Amino acid sequence: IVVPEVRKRLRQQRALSTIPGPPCPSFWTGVSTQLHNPYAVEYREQVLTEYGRVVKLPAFVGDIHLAISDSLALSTLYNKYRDAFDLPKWHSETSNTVFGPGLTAARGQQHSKQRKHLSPVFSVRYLRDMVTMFNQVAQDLVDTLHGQVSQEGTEVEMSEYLSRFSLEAVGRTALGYSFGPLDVHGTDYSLALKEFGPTLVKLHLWRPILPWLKWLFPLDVLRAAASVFPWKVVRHMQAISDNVYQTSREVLRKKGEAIKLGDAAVRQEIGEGKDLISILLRQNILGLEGERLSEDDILGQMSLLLLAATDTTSASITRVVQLLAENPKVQETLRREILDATTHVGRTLFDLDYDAFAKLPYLEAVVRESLRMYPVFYMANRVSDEDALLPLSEPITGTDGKQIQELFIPAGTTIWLNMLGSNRDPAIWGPDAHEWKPERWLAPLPASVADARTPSVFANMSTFAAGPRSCIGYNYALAEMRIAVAHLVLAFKFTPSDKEIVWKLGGIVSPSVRGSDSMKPEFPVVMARA
Ligand code: HEM
Repeated sequence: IVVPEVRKRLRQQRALSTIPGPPCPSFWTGVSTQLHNPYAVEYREQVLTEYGRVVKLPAFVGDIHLAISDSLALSTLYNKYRDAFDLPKWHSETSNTVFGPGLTAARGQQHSKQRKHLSPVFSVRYLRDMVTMFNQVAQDLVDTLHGQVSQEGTEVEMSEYLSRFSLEAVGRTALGYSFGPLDVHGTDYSLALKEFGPTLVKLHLWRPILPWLKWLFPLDVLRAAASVFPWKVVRHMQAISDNVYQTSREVLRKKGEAIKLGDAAVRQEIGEGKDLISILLRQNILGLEGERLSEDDILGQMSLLLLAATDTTSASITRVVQLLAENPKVQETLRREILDATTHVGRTLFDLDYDAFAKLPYLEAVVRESLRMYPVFYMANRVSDEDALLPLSEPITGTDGKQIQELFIPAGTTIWLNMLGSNRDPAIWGPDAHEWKPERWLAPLPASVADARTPSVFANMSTFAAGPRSCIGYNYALAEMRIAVAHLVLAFKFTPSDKEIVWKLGGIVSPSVRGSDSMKPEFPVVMARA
């Protein structure tokens, strides 16, 4: 069934062959090995920013992928072809097999239904109630680090602490669950979650066969086979999946009981009933029969939220700390702004609410500029099950010199949403688009930023994607980042360590020390008490 379809697609893709892109080193693998390996960050930065708004990326055996940052093409993809373009099936299948039916596993109508249920839970209205919890976890982080840091300066491996911070923050605010103190190794559950990203990377090349396996065998058989599979990585993934599932079930059971017992019991819980899952459960109880999420759906969301919320925010906070360490003047200006809003007026960070954090102009500028220059996802893939015609906001010149006004995308062609290209486009952000300059956010942005009409959920940037699968937790991520950075900068001075930090590609872009072959994040930095 498939072979004629693939043949048809490859034939139709010839119309895309003159689109500019990097040289193709091999007919068999295209640029796939260059683009998908832990050390591909530099290569990705080059290909996603240097070839224009549509980039041809040769893939396996003549297949063509396109990385697109053209705003009209993307808004057509998100709107007119809303139902056609989605995550590749193997992507959703992996999510479903490992963690159950969360948002990234759901497709079509089921995805829309889940988004409808979840979107209100992520509204700013509920986030306001979480600021105290974020403040508490950030203070725990500062207290934990204080014990390790001398007045003169000590090198600290920060990534471990920032991962634990993000996990604890999401544990308390999303699940109403604590993973325990930040200075200890963590529970089996937290360790299982942290192992997920690095383990998934090792399985990456095998993920596309999952839909076939699921078509051939029932899920129970596959899971049983995985637990005795002769490859340790598969057995490890199975164990992670079991661990996360069992713990999520236990947390959910306790929450359900507390809700049944009434308000007093809920207030005894860690999130005092203000965490995302408690809000979701209450909303579900009040919902109409037939529109409620099943227990499995909720369990799937819990695991997915933990995954989607921890590494992304801890890597983004790490990036801010690294940039502050490298830019002492920016760090000093930021510290002065936070002191002026707290210590200098007899207040502490616990006196600031959601809006007060968002309205510290320099803090906001630092956070926005770091997210613009260094999105944790450089690109995200979509595949359409029907042919599509995507018009371009400006024609591009093909390698044969001819102008291309629109793109015919044959069904089955992989499209990469090019977030990095859009965020660093000089025609949008100005000639200094490739520089990290928080000051750009303190003055009105160039008219070209609004004129570009970039599909975006936040600040005209593509970091949180756009369209039906945009990041549902972006306001949550921003609140957590602002609060964490404010606490850290108030308590510590950061300078770079003598170990060079390079960013590696796992599920997301994450920090590492040059020369290290570990896939776990590493971020040594010198810290002194401020
Ligand atoms: C700086 C931090 C974050 C960044 C840069 C980020 C970015 C993104 C991006 C680009 C996507 C789309 C991925 C794709 O289409 O393939 C996404 C999806 C998602 N994000 Fe985030 N994210 C962040 C933090 C969070 C947080 C804190 C949460 C939850 C509390 C969250 C929950 C989700 C979920 C559930 C999805 C899947 C949405 C769907 O499939 O409908 N993210 N995120």
